[in-house]
Amino acid sequence: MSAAVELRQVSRVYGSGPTEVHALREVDLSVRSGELVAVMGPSGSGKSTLLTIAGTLEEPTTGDVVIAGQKLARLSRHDRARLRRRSIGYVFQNYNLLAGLTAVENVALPLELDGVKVKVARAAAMEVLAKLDLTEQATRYPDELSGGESQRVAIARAVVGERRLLLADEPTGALDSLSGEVVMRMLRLASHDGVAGVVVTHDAQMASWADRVVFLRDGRVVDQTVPGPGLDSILTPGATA
Ligand SMILES: Nc1ncnc2c1ncn2[C@@H]1O[C@H](COP(=O)(O)OP(=O)(O)OP(=O)(O)O)[C@@H](O)[C@H]1O
Repeated sequence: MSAAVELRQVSRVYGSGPTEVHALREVDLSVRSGELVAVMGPSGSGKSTLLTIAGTLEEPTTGDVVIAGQKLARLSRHDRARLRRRSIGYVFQNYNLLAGLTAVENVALPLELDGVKVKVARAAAMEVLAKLDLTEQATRYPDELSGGESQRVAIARAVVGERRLLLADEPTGALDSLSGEVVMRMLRLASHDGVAGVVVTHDAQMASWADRVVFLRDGRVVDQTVPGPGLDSILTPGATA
């Protein structure tokens, strides 16, 4: 079976001349369906860049991104947009919930944009919100939600529908450890349904939910490990920002 997402020798350079930054250098990374991978590394090591490139939101300077066996560079803009809308769920640091829509409307939006009937989309959204213990908050607007609730609504929006790949940038950063655990459990559950997940985190406790932890430094993958009791010892001082 092909990987859900594969980066082949991916490099990303920002700027040019004296301001040139090599955010990623020849990164190879393959994530299978049902696998949850945590990405760790110091600030500026390229974690967010890796996530946006894996999510097709940005293009590599060199190298290839392959999603479900398809080389991204070979797809038309239209096919790429459809793939992004249908198959990839994103959870960003700032949640990106639309202020004018209620929680359930935010969660249903990706399905509605994809042509799913409003009633069906809302029912699917309610189901995911219930899983995240957010039934009562469904009709609230983002400014009526706590930080943790907003985060979970963002997770719900990312997992609703037939997503094959979930990408989360520090999803637990703003949360207390208990809500962080709820979020990681949700990502874990999605992976049991065959969804591939990539999570950027600074937190070894959260990374311990993953099948594999990938360490970045200066844009390179410098280590990969299976999380376990030894994870803390790998996180040398300065390895987390
Ligand atoms: N749009 C951009 N233009 C110029 N440089 C950028 C851009 N995006 C990222 N960079 C640079 O690329 C490098 C990697 O950034 P990236 O955000 O991927 O790191 P990170 O590991 O996610 O950091 P953090 O943990 O602080 O969020 C950094 O040096 C950053 O300044």
